[in-house]
Amino acid sequence: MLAVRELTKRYGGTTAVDALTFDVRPGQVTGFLGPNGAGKSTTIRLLLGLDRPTSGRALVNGRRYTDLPRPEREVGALLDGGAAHPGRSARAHLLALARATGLPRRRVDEVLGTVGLTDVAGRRVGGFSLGMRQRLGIAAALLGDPGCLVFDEPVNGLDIDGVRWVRGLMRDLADEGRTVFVSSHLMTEMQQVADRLVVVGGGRLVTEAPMAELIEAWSHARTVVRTPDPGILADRLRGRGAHGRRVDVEQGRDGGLRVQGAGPEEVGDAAHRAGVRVHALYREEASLERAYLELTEGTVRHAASGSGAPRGADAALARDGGDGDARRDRGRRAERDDGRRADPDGGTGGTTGRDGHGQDHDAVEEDR
Ligand SMILES: Nc1ncnc2c1ncn2[C@@H]1O[C@H](COP(=O)(O)OP(=O)(O)OP(=O)(O)O)[C@@H](O)[C@H]1O
Repeated sequence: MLAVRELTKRYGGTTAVDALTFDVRPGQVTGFLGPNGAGKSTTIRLLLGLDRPTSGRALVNGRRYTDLPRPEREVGALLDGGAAHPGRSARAHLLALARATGLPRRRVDEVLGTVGLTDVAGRRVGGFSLGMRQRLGIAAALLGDPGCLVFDEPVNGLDIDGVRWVRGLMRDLADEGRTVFVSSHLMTEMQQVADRLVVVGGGRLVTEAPMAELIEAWSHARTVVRTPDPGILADRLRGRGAHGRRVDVEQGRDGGLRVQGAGPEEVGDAAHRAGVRVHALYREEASLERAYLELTEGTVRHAASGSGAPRGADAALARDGGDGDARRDRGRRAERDDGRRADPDGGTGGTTGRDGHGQDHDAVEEDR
């Protein structure tokens, strides 16, 4: 079990993680979803004791990582599949890790078998493909047979076979009763594998719910109508659904109206009665992907060079009048979203050079 409580991490003027609270439970794959810069890697680093929180707690089985007597037996992590020394063989790499953490040698052959690297275990890691390195990273994470597993963007750069294999493995690990926490910025990927989602944006929690619930809540069709008189039509449509249904209308940034609760026929008839011209009218199927993009809109951290972060959120707030907690949060996040680290890769500074257990405790320092 992993737990994050009011977790906050600031790097100078940037709040990477902002009062985040959520649980990751055993027996499930929990997806950790958010756009680039949302704070996923920072949260994971805090969980693994690779960085210190500014405030709040990140707990593994109820304790801080640094307080765990045998952390490698409780949590394993894949943070950087390419972290093994290129001159070493896969087996030598895992043997070194096993020795360093006092794990039995037999675990090395077991995990090599689990990840399908037995036949190439004697080959130098330098000659490994990305997929093989990723498997090796996962083998390292599994070495201590931990109950919790954390995978940071595990399918990045993998071909379809590799992606399927990672998905299957995560499922198996969860079915064995382990806690599986996997980060991604791709909703489509999460939809394939996660039982539950924790969505973050701008360092804050956007939503946390079982996948089935999110699909149910977000997967409904809406009607799009383009007209030169959107205000008149919106007024006619709002709150006047057939059969007592509630109709919600919001205006997109492109000027078109998005109508929830009324189909194209109903909208077309309403336009006709109002004497409003219609330039386009169609049904748009909602998807979880689009819902995710809307929820996290405006939370993406932009380059510091004056690109100005909050355009998307401002537009979204303007069009929906600021109703809804997630959208209010989105606006607040956007207001705060005024800085980022100087590192041009915008990525996970200080996460390299570690093994699969995230043992390099002093690898990261803040405010550089
Ligand atoms: N060591 C650091 N020093 C300064 N700022 C940092 C550091 N690490 C992360 N940040 C900043 O904190 C914010 C969150 O970054 P983080 O890497 O946690 O996001 P992420 O969700 O993992 O995104 P990505 O998918 O791009 O890695 C970003 O604005 C990032 O630039």
